[in-house]
Amino acid sequence: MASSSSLVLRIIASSVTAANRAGKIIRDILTAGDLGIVEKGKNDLQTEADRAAQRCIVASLSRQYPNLNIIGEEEQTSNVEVPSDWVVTDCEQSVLLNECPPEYQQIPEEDIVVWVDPLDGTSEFTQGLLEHVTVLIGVAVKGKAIGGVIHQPYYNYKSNSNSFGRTIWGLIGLGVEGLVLQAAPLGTFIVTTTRSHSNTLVTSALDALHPDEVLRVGGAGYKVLLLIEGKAHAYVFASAGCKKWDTCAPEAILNAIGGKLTNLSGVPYSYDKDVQFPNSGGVLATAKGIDHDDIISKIPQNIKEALK
Ligand SMILES: Nc1ncnc2c1ncn2[C@@H]1O[C@H](COP(=O)(O)O)[C@@H](O)[C@H]1OP(=O)(O)O
Ligand SMILES: [Mg+2]
Ligand SMILES: [Mg+2]
Ligand SMILES: [Mg+2]
Repeated sequence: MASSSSLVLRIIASSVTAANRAGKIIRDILTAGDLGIVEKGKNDLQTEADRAAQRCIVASLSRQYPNLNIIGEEEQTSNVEVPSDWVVTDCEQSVLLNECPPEYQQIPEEDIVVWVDPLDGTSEFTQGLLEHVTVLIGVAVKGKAIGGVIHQPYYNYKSNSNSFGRTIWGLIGLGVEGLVLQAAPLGTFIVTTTRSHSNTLVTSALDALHPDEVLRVGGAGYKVLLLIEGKAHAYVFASAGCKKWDTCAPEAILNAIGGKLTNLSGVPYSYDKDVQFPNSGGVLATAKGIDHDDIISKIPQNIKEALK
């Protein structure tokens, strides 16, 4: 089989196209002005943009890969018709120009699970903090996050240029495309964490690490981008609030450039189709070159216990 036609690479290529389409749907809904906000739970909102973006992504991927396991954040009623112009079935050709790493060349469809967060950073989206919003599509093989797409529909939107938004994709063994990798500054320790889901446990984990600076921003996707672009050294979230669709794509992309994401005890998450959705052990993600285990050792035991 030619490497360019490996299923994993084609799914990533299709996910880039679908994420871009979803980003356009998100922008159009915000421009139209009716967000249709629903409260799913405490401090947990859903908008028409979340719902529409998910329908676009799931319909687009399942049209191309009818037997693929796709798990999305939002509940979806299958009998509602998806507008035909939301269904995109072409692959991003620049992805297919790459050689698929040998270990992923022969993966059958049933071993793959795709985790979809159609809009990460919903709280920030409703408050106009648009740079924090991402569309996340993660690809897991046998429970491991191996590839993914982070699309940022409002990247650079404050600049006067007409071309804003960007799409980052990556695959372990191949690397990451769509941004410039940068190391965070030496001699200081910058941590990024939640701005909308904080509590005493979240704060005490941060306190224990004595960071020089804390960047409180929205979304798991956006925080991992801060790590990759050298704005922060670690992402620390001592809460069970993140779910598998929040971390699958960011973890894979971070991993592809030598970073790491685990729970706060250092245990990796499984992305099998049968797993529990919550990342109940919290999230620690570290940039390339940062001593992940050293940070784990500084998280107090009572916080680790509370998150088990
Ligand atoms: N308590 C929570 N309830 C629901 N979603 C949460 C919670 N905590 C985190 N999340 C999800 O994880 C993302 C990262 O968390 P935070 O922004 O607080 O750092 C959030 O944007 C949200 O994803 P989403 O916006 O897709 O619902
Ligand atoms: Mg949500
Ligand atoms: Mg999310
Ligand atoms: Mg979401």
